Amino acid sequence: TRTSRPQRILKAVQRKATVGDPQSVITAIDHFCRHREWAMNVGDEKGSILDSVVSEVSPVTVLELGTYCGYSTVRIARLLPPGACVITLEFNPDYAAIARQVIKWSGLEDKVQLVEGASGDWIPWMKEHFGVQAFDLVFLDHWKERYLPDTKLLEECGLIQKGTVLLADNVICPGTPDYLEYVRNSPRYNSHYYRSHLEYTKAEDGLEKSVFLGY
Ligand SMILES: O=C(NCCO)c1cc(-c2ccc(F)cc2)cc(O)c1O
Ligand SMILES: [Mg+2]
Repeated sequence: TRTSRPQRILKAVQRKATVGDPQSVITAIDHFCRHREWAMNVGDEKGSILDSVVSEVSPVTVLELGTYCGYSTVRIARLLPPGACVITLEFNPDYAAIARQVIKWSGLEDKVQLVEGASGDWIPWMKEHFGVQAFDLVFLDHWKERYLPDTKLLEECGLIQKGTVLLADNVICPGTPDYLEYVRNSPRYNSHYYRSHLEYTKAEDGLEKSVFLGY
C-alpha cells in the first residue's frame, strides 16, 4: 500500500479531529483503529486506566518510552497542569514524524518533548540534557524486551526515586515476562496489575503499575 499505517492514522486525525482539541484527536484515532484498521495505540479501554493513574499521580515530569503515533502522549499531556511536561522517546523516525503532527494537531506541543533515538542511548543523558531530577511517572510502551534493561538503567541513573510510578503497557500481550517478574518480586517496588484487553480486541492484556519504594 502506498501510505503507511501511521500516515493513514494521521489522515484520520486531520479529517475527523478539531485542531487544538485533544479529546477529538483521541476519539478520531480510536474510531479509525476500531472500525477501519487495528493499530498498536494503548487504546480507549487501557487508555482510561492510564488517565486514572496520571490523574492520581499528577506528575510534573513524565517519561514515555515508545511514542508510536502520539496517541498516549496526547492522552497524558492533556491531563498535565501548566508547567508539567512529558518527554517521549521514539526509535522509529517514521513514527516520530507522524507523532509530531498528531501532537501538534492536538495543540499540546508546549507540554511535549519528542526525542528521536534509542532509549538506552538517551536515558543516561536525561539529567544533563533536560535538567530532569527524577521522573514522577514513566509509561513503558516501547520494545517489550527493553522494559527491564531500561528500568534498571533508569534506576542506575537516579531517574527513579522514592514515589516514582512505573506504568507498563502490554504486560500480557505481547508480554513482558522478565519485567513483570522483576517488579513483582523486588522488595523495592509495590506492584498492581490492572486487567484489561489488548487495544480494540477481546484478547486479555493489562497494565502493571509499580511504585518505587526507595532504597
Ligand atoms: O510493539 C509494540 N510497541 C512498541 C512499538 O515500537 C506493541 C505491540 C502490540 C501488539 C502487536 C501485535 C500483536 F499481535 C499484539 C500486540 C501492542 C502494543 O500495545 C504495543 O505497544
Ligand atoms: Mg502498547
